[in-house]
Amino acid sequence: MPFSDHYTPLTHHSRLGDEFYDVVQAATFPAHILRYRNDDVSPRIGLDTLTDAEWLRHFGYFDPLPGSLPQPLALRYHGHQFRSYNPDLGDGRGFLFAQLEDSVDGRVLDIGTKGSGTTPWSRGGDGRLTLKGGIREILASERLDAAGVRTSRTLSVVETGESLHRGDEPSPTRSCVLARLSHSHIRIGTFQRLVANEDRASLTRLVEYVIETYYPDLAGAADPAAALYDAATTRIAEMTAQWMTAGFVHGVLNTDNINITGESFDYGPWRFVPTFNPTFTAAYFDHSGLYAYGRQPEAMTWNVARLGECLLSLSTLEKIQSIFDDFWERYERFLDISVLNRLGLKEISRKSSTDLRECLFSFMDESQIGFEFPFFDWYGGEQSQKRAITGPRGDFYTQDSFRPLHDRIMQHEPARGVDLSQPYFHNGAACLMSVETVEAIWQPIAATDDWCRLHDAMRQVASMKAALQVHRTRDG
Ligand SMILES: Nc1ncnc2c1ncn2[C@@H]1O[C@H](COP(=O)(O)OP(=O)(O)OP(=O)(O)O)[C@@H](O)[C@H]1O
Repeated sequence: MPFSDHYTPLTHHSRLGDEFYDVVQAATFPAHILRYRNDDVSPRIGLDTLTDAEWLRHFGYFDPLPGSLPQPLALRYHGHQFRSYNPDLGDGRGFLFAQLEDSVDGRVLDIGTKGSGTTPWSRGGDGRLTLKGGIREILASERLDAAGVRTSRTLSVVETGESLHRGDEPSPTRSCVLARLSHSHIRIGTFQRLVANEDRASLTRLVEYVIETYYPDLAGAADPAAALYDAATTRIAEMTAQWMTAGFVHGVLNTDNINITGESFDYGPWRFVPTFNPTFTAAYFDHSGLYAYGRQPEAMTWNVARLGECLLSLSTLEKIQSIFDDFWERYERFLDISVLNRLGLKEISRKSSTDLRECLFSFMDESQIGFEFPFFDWYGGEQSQKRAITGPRGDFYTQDSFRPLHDRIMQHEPARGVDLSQPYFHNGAACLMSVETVEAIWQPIAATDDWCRLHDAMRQVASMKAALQVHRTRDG
């Protein structure tokens, strides 16, 4: 038995019914070279005891995981892409491969793929993922997870020996297949498809399935659709706030990229902002800046409105409207909390938290200091003052524009557990994800198959995470 005691296969998907998916097969690849297995997360689902050869059987050749899905399922969905409705979406280069129980919290985790071959939803695409795309997924998901952002995790990347042609990068380029671990692969677009098809029975089924599988605390709610909308919008508001304080720009906030569990996923043209810049745009094809850093909260409000429309027929306009109307306030509340967390400060009152957040962002905007630095330099507030002012960025902190923020920081006590001998961000990790870094990781791999920099980056991410966990544990 290659699996550990923590291996608990599940088949919740079967409750959905075949209206929701198409049974598919993985492509046959010319090579299977294991490039990344995530043994930070694999123990939680009992896969850490697999040998590399066994791992490849499941995540390169896609032999089913025993007791879980017997065959891969390409999930059907629609979605708004850059605000235009597209009824021809669906898993075009991936599928739901398995469902397992998370041994840490008992929640259901889906394993989905990317680059595993064509499906009925490929629309002429090759069903493949570039190796560089796989590396970008690893970097974004693991870095965000280390920073405490709720995100999918990259479980595996296997290089598959094909030459791919892509218009947006030097071609031919190498191929891979990726496995992703996520709480649900149900998107806002999954709901939109059922509404577009006027399939009320399936919509009702979907709400039940999502509650049973991913939101069990909502079981027995008098109005399941409103309860789900309430819970999902709260999580989406929190995730959006976490992106903003992490300086993360997702790049493609279409409704098919928004998970009903409010978990960040699909890391294509993402970037981290170098400095506070609301107009910073990640995707080269986002010509109007619709999904620019500063417009992400607005984009998510728009997406949450689309989800609300989908649920209207199962609830009442009054309930759905009032939850929607609360979205912005929830988002701003999470933003305040997220800023306090990143600065290692205790809350005094809601008003002072909002003042602090506003002062911080206007200082960052005016000074154009590196995005991570104020969080790093002022972690723990007053305790850090001497170090910040005499440190390499001291000049920023003697400017007049810093005074209002300084005063607000000084009003706050450090949060419980803050320990300056362990600043939770060291500069290396903080600056890890510039575009230059991604290229610095990819170029030696492309040229000489030198993977050292990816391993170094993963070590930095792990140390950032370990330091953060020290604080989280101390904070209780
Ligand atoms: N190379 C490809 N071949 C076939 N379909 C593709 C390809 N690239 C993207 N698609 C499809 O185009 C749509 C939008 O792609 P997008 O990049 O948002 O999703 P993805 O990254 O493939 O998957 P996910 O959203 O699960 O991360 C999806 O339906 C996706 O399956």
